Amino acid sequence: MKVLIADDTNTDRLLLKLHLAKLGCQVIEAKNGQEAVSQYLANLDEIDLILIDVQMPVLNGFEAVKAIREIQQQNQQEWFPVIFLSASGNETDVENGIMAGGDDYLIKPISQKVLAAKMHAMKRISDMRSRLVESNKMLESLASTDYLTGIANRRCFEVSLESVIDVHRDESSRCCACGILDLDKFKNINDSFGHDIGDKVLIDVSNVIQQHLTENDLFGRLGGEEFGLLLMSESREGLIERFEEIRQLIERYQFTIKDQLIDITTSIGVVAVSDQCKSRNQLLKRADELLYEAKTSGRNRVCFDV
Ligand SMILES: Nc1nc2c(ncn2[C@@H]2O[C@H](COP(=O)(O)OP(=O)(O)OP(=O)(O)O)[C@@H](O)[C@H]2O)c(=O)[nH]1
Repeated sequence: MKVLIADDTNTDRLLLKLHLAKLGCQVIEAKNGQEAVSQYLANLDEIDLILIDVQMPVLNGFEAVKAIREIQQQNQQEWFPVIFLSASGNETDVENGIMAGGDDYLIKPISQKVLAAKMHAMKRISDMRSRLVESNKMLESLASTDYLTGIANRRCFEVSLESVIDVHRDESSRCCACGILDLDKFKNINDSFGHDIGDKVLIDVSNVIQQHLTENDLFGRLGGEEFGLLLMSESREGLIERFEEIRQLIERYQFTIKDQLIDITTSIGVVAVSDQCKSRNQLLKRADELLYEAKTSGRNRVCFDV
């Protein structure tokens, strides 16, 4: 545990340092509030706890903690506990300390046992908070990822689509088109080989397509055997070429099931982002109509409106 101690009294600081060393802590020292802020800035993301005196020259403890909490918020840094250590402990001091961003307030002289117990309690809160932050990150990722293929799910694809077309509308000179890709006669694969093999094909198809895309493209599973794409190119011809390449990529890819090569093809409906078609819903609706056209006119083809 890395602890920043700020106290203008050398003996208090030394005593505290000895206690903390016995508890196995690594200590950084500051002789006043201003130094505490500087030490915090020099050790961003490394401090686990601050123990700080109230009455100090240059910047007092309350002012220093206020400044530190502001920096912490601005940089969206992990929370860490702050404990005030002061000779004066009237109700107003305690209240001011907590309002300044402190989490506890101990009256000097500090008992080693009480300090160790308080640090233990703060560590427990800090660990609990870290676990919560981790769980939230995991939930966020689960909420945006398709459970089977690991690519973006429908919700994530639609949100990203919206933000990309917003930026594109304002500042991009590049062409951009939204496509819906659907595997042809996929029910036959499930019926002939079973649902697990069907799942494997969906994973393989998404991997093959993903490897072909650039980091500026968007790709997500809209549901079932249907995928969404948003591709960029320098020209409209370039867009047609890129979607056609993806259709051919799947057509030529050798999908092997139980040592047997099977043919997989896709139908794709593609619409360019334009003044006439520029909202997420308009794009998906038009791409879906074009997909239907591709299916009814024989499958294994791309129908464009670019
Ligand atoms: N294995 C697997 N199958 C799925 C999944 N989601 C949907 N399906 C299957 O996908 C098939 C889609 O069938 P249809 O909508 O009739 O379409 P299709 O057979 O691909 O025919 P066309 O789209 O008209 O070419 C159904 O059999 C669904 O059960 C999934 O996550 N895994």
